[in-house]
Amino acid sequence: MLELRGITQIFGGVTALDDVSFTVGAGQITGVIGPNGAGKTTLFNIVTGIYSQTSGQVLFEGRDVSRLPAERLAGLGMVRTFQNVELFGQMTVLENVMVGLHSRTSSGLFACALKMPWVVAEERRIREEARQWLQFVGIEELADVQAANLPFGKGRLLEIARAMACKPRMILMDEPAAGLNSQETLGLAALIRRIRDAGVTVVLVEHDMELVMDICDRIVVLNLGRKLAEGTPRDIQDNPEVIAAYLGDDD
Ligand SMILES: Nc1ncnc2c1ncn2[C@@H]1O[C@H](COP(=O)(O)OP(=O)(O)OP(=O)(O)O)[C@@H](O)[C@H]1O
Repeated sequence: MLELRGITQIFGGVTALDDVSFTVGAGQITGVIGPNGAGKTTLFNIVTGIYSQTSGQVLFEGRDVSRLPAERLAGLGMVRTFQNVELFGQMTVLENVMVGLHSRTSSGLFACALKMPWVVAEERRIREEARQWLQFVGIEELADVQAANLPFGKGRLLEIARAMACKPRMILMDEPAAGLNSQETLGLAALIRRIRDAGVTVVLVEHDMELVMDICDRIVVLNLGRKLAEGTPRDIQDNPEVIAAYLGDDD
């Protein structure tokens, strides 16, 4: 589904990533982990079109997407969420999801301005679909709340609902558990499994080791810009090189 071939990223004199290659299988939850400074964020930003790598290729469903910007990737079925939740604060929770759906609708500007019957019907359909995504992530009762007033954990769920409304084939999550309490993290774990079970491939960069070991089908470990190991959670937990890398981390 996603293939990274020899990704190298050099910032000035710093080699943030050095010849990193791995593949992400369709329908799986893949976790990318590693000690501080391992290169996780850099890798994420390359895959999601924010950085352009120094060398190497990113293939999504067999197509080279190495230099495509984020909006083009969304059109191809790859979406992301951010560590610092990014919402439209002045809009309601429901409207935040509707924005994602509007970008996929067909009505022209004049038809919208004149409120033609098919536009009204489409608006109703979008509203209904947005509600279903709120239900999917478990915050439908907050539909009419202004997004700026949401507690942080609920905002993260809204961001996921909005990303899912784009009907992606792959969703990449940047530290989805950051800032969540243990109860919210448990809910997140269940939600990520539901996303996978709905047929969407999930890739996450995450510091919460318990969550990663619990939900991931496969894990890729980075250390000092290189791929140190990959395998099932069991393989990774038992890998002496991984243990040594984490013990050496003063996090
Ligand atoms: N824009 C940049 N300019 C220069 N150096 C950078 C830049 N971004 C990252 N680096 C360096 O690249 C290396 C990898 O950083 P990166 O943020 O990708 O690691 P990380 O695994 O996400 O770390 P953390 O877990 O602390 O978020 C670090 O040495 C970092 O200082």
